Amino acid sequence: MSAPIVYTFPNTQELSISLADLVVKLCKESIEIRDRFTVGISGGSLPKLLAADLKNRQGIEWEKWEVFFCDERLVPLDHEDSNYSLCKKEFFDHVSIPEDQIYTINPSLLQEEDEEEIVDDYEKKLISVFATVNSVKFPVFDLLLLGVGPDGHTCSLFPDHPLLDENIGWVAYIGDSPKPPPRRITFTLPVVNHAHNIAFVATGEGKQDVLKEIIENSESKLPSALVKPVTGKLYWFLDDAAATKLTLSK
Ligand SMILES: O=C(O)[C@H](O)[C@@H](O)[C@H](O)[C@H](O)COP(=O)(O)O
Repeated sequence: MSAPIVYTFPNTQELSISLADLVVKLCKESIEIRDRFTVGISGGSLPKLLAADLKNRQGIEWEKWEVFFCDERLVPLDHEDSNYSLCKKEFFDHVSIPEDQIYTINPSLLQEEDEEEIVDDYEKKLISVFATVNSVKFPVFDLLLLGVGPDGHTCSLFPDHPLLDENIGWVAYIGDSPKPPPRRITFTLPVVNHAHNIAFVATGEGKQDVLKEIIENSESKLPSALVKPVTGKLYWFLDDAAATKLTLSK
């Protein structure tokens, strides 16, 4: 993998502008090459930071976007814990991505409490977008947008969890997430690492120590440190408060 590209900004407004610049650039490039833009999105503060400037940009071919969730909580789509619901409020409601190109978990499967069916259903949605022409080992997203927890988790991949060793499946169920709610699905690490571009977004002083470990300790086994794109590019979008302890930023 090439060296990560670390950007730091004095405030979240400037971070959002620069993040929007990157998304616009990658969107244009991907549409030129593949006639679509495949994006994986996360929850937390990311949807708001992503949308802040991007939603006002002109000329984006939203109809070419195909959007998946890097992880999702197993709750109804209108539940306050749903990543879809959060992304809808912060982002989708303000842009014109076709609804059938935003791939959610199947809410009708939630009642049966059959996690494997929910995982299978989401993998089939990935297959429908990524494996229509040739069979592929892993989907290759144009861009994955990831957050980092103060414990170093990303997606719903948590420190020391056996799911970190999953190297075949595309989507996995986790029933014991240390961060509530406990029942979720998540992209696996190989799916993350096959993306063309990965952008982590992390802000606030609560991330200082974990970012130092993830970005500067090459031996770190924290989930976010295991994000090492096979051939793609890795970007970090940080505010100064989060980046204070990095030697890179001095
Ligand atoms: O599923 C979750 O529990 C959250 O979505 C979580 O994974 C979040 O993305 C990170 O904790 C970063 O969150 P912040 O960017 O809000 O700190």
